[in-house]
Amino acid sequence: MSIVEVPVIDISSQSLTESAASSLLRACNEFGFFFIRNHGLSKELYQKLISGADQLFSSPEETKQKLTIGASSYIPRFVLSPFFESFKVSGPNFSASANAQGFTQSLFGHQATEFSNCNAYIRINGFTPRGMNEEEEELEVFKKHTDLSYVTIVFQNDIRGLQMRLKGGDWMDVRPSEDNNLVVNIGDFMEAWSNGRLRSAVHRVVLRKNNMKRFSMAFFLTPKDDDKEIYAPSEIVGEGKSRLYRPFSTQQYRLFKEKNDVNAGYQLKDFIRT
Ligand SMILES: O=C(O)CCC(=O)C(=O)O
Ligand SMILES: [Fe+2]
Repeated sequence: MSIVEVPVIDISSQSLTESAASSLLRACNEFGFFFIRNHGLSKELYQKLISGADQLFSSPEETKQKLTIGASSYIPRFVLSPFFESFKVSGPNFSASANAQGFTQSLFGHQATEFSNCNAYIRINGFTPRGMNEEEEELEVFKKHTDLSYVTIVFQNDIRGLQMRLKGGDWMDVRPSEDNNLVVNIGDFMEAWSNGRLRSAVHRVVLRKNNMKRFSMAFFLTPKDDDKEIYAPSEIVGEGKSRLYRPFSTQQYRLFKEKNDVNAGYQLKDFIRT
């Protein structure tokens, strides 16, 4: 078996070379993760995002509770984990930049109009090892999960901690080779749409002893409407192959995830058993 590496894709050009597209497809199938470079975020903007996140999470609890950026909601520390807090920001108009048509076109040569008209939200994550037990070597601060998205683009500061679960079950660090690379991972809706050809990998965040503050911002590209039906097109399934997942609406799946507690790491394969 050939070894598949998590590729770094240069997205400055309009279209991918054939070999870049095929290594991307293999990586999305094997891992469900890849990196992008030349994405247009300047070093200055990177710094601004990091200091902005620092300022945001250092604000008094009361201020954070009251903050409404766009339509935002705040999850304070101790709800999901003592070391984790987050803001979910929806809008003002993320749908303008929510487009995955070029991505599926490059991978499958298939025009899927549904990807030209998506929605999106951002989650700003703050991780603090405050009060972390000194004995502990490694602490899972964001429990294993898959993302409720088509794809997710993740911006992180330079504190590592993201891990993905490999097909064999082992955890592997997702470590960009250059600090400014962004991480991209496949979400559950894309796994279903691609009939499992793209993998929505289970991932988590671990903090290691003496770690400094960690921030990340995840941009979740989602279907436009709640009643949008997710269904793998026959061109993608391929002749003689069967569909892995029955059609379902984004809302049905969201409710299933919420009901079963995102923290339990429930995935598509659990959903189709219901
Ligand atoms: O913090 C990270 O690197 C990843 C966060 C994540 O997985 C998420 O927000 O869904
Ligand atoms: Fe995630």
